[in-house]
Amino acid sequence: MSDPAAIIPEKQRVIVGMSGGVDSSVSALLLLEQGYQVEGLFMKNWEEDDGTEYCTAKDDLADAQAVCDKIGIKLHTANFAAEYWDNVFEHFLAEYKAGRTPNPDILCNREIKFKAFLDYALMLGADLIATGHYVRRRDLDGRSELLKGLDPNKDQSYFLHAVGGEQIARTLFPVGELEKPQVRAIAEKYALATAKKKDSTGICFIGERRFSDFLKQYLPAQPGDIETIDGDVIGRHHGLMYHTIGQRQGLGIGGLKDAGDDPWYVLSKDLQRNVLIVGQGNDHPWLFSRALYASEIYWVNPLDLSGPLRLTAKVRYRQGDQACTLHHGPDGYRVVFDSPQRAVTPGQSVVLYDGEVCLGGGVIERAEPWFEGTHA
Ligand SMILES: Nc1ncnc2c1ncn2[C@@H]1O[C@H](COP(=O)(O)OP(=O)(O)OP(=O)(O)O)[C@@H](O)[C@H]1O
Repeated sequence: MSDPAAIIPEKQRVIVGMSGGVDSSVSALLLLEQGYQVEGLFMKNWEEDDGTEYCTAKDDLADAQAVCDKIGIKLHTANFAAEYWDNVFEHFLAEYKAGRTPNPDILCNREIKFKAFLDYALMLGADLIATGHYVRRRDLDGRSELLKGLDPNKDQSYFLHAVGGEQIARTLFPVGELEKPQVRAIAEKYALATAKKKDSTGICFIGERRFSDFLKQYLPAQPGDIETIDGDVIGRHHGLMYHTIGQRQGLGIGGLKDAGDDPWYVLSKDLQRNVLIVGQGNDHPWLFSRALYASEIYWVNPLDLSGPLRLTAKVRYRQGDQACTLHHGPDGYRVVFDSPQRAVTPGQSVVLYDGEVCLGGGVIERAEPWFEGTHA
């Protein structure tokens, strides 16, 4: 008599987001090897093809198609340009306009890859979706956790922190268990068209273009003064949106009398007066914060916030884990760091971790200076 448990369950149908890059190509291949019924989906999320080298959508689609043909899976295409514009790009522009420095890739993951794409894939009859992100999923006590990717150089959990556990539960991340060189080796072994393709950089779907020129098309530049912390006007800026706290290049300051040779850095932005405040030295005390306030926090799974939590945080992608305490009170979320943090930037995201588990995160509203004397 056959053991019912040994009957092979009906193959689960997975739709992989095929970007025309090596990570999603290898993801599709691995899922086929694991016995899933696999199909691909290429999304176009940016309408304008300005014929420049920045618009790679046509080439990317051709690469995705070549890989799907090679491994014998069907490729669907979808256009989410309207959703991208309404739910990602407009917010991104509004943040820039307000003088902040947003991260559109986080919103793109939440609104496009794990919403529009996921809904579309389910409508096509998929049981699950998959992406080539370097993160892992762990199912525990009836919920799905988001874990850092095993390759510490590639971990992308920072960008996925605003995706909910319910969406994570419906997603497979085949390359999250691997290191990038292993992924390339698999692509080469199977002679995939994308094996040697460069990793994508630049903003998701908008590509790698000269950012200030790109922004200029959408937002009028508002020139203003550059001041020192003592209020001396020492130059002009072309628009606060082109500058990021902690940034050195492009200030056009130099040769000032009695100023010495130390390079100048952006210390803060006075949005009300449209003034850029600068100071000399990479370690200028104004650049350091002991704590920050965050808004719009998204938790991957609900968290018990009744007391302070000892966690780690990153205030930018590629930053090491910083020990901190999370407090939740009437003023919102406050993250207090054990050691001073450089260039904590409003508009960027703070992402919180408990070991390898990415808990979620939010947008940095403001930073508390380190030098205020409130610390020990
Ligand atoms: N145009 C697209 N269509 C479908 N899925 C996409 C598209 N762009 C990105 N994705 C999905 O999101 C994942 C992460 O995208 P990201 O832009 O970070 O690329 P990446 O890490 O360089 O991966 P890849 O090598 O697959 O391009 C991709 O692996 C893919 O699954």
